[in-house]
Amino acid sequence: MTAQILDGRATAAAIKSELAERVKVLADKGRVPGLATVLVGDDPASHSYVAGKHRDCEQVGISSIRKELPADVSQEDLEKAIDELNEDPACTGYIVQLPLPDQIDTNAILERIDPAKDADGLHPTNLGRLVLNVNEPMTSPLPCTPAGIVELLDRHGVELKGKHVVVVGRGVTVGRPIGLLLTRREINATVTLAHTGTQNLGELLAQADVVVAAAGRPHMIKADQIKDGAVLLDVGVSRIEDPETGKKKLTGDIDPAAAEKASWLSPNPGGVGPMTRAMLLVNVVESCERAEGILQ
Ligand SMILES: Nc1nc2c(c(=O)[nH]1)N[C@@H](CN(C=O)c1ccc(C(=O)N[C@@H](CCC(=O)O)C(=O)O)cc1)CN2
Repeated sequence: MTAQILDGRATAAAIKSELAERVKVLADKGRVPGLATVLVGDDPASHSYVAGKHRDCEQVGISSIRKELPADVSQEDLEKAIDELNEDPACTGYIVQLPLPDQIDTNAILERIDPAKDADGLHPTNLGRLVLNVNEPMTSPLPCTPAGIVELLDRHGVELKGKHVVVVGRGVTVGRPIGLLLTRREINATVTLAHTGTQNLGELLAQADVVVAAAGRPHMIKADQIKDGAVLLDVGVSRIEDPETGKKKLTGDIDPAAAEKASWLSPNPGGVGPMTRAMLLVNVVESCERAEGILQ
């Protein structure tokens, strides 16, 4: 068996063209969605992700605002930037690019974002709504990577109902929130959250119908650890040296040889990353649609 590809680039492109139509409807009503990004420091990966977010906005007709702050910014100055965006009517949603430098209290920053403008779905109020609303339709933004994973599987016809999903990694953007999403009644998966302290990862992986690998450890999940026909979502990103060219390249947490045993695989790059960006745009558009009464 060779895995079929969960094509994040093509799926994200389809979502963006659907969103461009929805943005036109909003524009006809005089409402232009505006995404702001707050970027702290010089990390090249963070700069590249944020640049991608602004390109995406341009493609679908969302206006965008950039705030860049130095790596040694104080908590107070970063909070001032947050307060300005909370007050700015041109900014209908925004994100603070993570990770933030060590001197910053990240949780305090996430809590300071106006929950109505929280385009990442990471404000405690919005995460709390995900905890509380097991049955009801969600009317608040969802964390982008978990939402992107669900959308990617759904658009490829991969069913999650009744499946055992093993998530590896407990970070705030993926591992912790994804269980809340996958165990909603409309999805109805069973989720095990594994992490660096998990003693029996091998046993868990051997039982998994679906593996979400979000640990950021290159090729940690091997073919001999997974079930025949498992669905593999490769989320973690690392930069490793390509043995053929000697140059650095992006790779994921799943050993490429596992593709021979899996039924579906999201490549990395080209899988969950582009979906994360697409779902950010969905959050921005939906929050404007709610403000216009187009969406519940
Ligand atoms: N505030 C946030 N910070 C971070 C998030 C997040 O969702 N919100 N997630 C990650 C980074 N991230 C978005 O911010 C992100 C990572 C990767 C990609 C992506 O499209 N990757 C491409 C490859 C990109 C390349 O070639 O360099 C792929 O997978 O194909 C998008 C977004 C941490 N921080």
